[in-house]
Amino acid sequence: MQDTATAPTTVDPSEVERFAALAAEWWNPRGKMRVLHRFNPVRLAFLRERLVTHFARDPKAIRPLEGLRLIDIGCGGGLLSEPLARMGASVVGIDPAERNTRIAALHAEESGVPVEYRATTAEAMAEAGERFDVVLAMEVVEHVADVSLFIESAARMVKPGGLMVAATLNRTKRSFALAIVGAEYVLGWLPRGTHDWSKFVTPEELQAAMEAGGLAVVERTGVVFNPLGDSWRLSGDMSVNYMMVADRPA
Ligand SMILES: C[S@@+](CC[C@H](N)C(=O)[O-])C[C@H]1O[C@@H](n2cnc3c(N)ncnc32)[C@H](O)[C@@H]1O
Ligand SMILES: [Mg+2]
Repeated sequence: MQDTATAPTTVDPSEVERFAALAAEWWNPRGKMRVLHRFNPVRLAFLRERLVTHFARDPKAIRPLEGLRLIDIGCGGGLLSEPLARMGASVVGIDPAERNTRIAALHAEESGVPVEYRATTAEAMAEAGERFDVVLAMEVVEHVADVSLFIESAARMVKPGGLMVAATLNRTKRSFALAIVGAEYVLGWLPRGTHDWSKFVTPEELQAAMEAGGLAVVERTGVVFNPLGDSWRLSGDMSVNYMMVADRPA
């Protein structure tokens, strides 16, 4: 057994504290989490489409993800967990910030959507032998203390034949200009200090970590902001925001 005081962890306490302090803001579409709310249409459509295709589900079904066990790592207030549960998936949302999982659970209950929330980490879940058809790490990779351990733990939880999707920020000059200077200082979309550019992860690094975890990357796509329409869309440009899909061959 590992000594919990010295076991390696992906948790950066200052990051988790910062998100916990914002817990009341999760479901306010015009509040400090507004960027995540603006992301939601494009990433939910992407997830629905890729999951339906991968698991050969009926695209017209109301609950096409019925029977799939899904983990949303770093779920925050459950902005993704809830709609995915509505699509029929059996969702476990985890976050090391207990305030987040409490807010998330309250919101799910009020909405009448069954989601199981746990205040824990990917490494603890993986170590406990938890396995899922779908593993999500959306907008969390750039906040962890140890990317290799984080991705390795997430990958371990993917069942054979299962899928992992990650969304994060690339470490480029452009992401410094747009995601830090633009979003935090000029536009004020995000509270200052939300992101630490040095913790951003390049697609090559993310792909290598996924492959080290036994996964095969099947798709990479950029996500870009469209100022007309105040919305986001998929793009070949991965220089700032991007998503990566990988599977564990059956
Ligand atoms: C930007 S939010 C994203 C929330 C959600 N995934 C979404 O996209 O709506 C990042 C979340 O990751 C959580 N987090 C930070 N460090 C983590 C870690 N090491 N493992 C899992 N989650 C973590 C934070 O508490 C926060 O809720
Ligand atoms: Mg982020």
